[in-house]
Amino acid sequence: MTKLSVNINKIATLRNSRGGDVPNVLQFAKDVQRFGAEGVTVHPRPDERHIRYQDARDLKSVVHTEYNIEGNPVPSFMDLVLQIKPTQVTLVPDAEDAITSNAGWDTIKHKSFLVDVIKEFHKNGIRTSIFVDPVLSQIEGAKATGTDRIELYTEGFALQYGLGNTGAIKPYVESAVLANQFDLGINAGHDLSLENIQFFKQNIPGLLEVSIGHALIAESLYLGIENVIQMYLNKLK
Ligand SMILES: CC(=O)[C@@H](O)[C@H](O)COP(=O)(O)O
Ligand SMILES: NCC(=O)COP(=O)(O)O
Repeated sequence: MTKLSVNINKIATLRNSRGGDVPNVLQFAKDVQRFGAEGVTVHPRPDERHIRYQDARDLKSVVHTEYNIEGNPVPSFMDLVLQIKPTQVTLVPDAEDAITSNAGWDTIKHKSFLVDVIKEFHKNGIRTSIFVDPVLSQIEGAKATGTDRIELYTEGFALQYGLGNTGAIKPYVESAVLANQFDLGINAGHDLSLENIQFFKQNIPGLLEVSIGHALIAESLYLGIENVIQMYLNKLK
């Protein structure tokens, strides 16, 4: 069973573009859960360009499924997560100026930092996951940090799969097999979509959770637009 956690960053991006409260991020989180999502993910960035730190705090009371907060464990992020105590924190090594996440951790180089940060989250009862590329040495390094789970960074797979290269799944399968041997839980995310999710799920043994945002929100627009146009036309009759 693989859980679907919906990343709602894009809803905050849309809201922030007008400065008001439409769409309402908390209502959206309530609704995705009502429609069956098994988790809600947010990735607050230091510039708060989409999800704001206050959104992350407010969401605590409405997320009754798995609450996953992703980000680089800089001091302000650590404080936020330790205050909220979500189900899971996913550590992502993103630079402040990155448009979106673009690499996994070097779990060997940053081992002692990750060990300390993970200990702190564990002391507070928060499950940890670390964002990694599908590279065997990095999976082994992840095991040595004490993390509960890894999140496989799937942009490379998604890009190649879209070009018809199904062989791009191979490093992900090998990484998952090793993670299973190490008893590391496996999550995955980034650019997963209706186009590629089934193939990914069918090939990755022990996939526990996927977090999906960008494509899922874009697909919701496309799949909902016909209905909304008809509703407007009816009102304009
Ligand atoms: C770690 C990951 O792949 C996602 O959290 C992704 O980075 C979403 O963040 P943005 O919405 O800022 O692109
Ligand atoms: N961890 C990945 C995530 O939350 C969503 O990534 P994306 O679907 O917006 O690329």
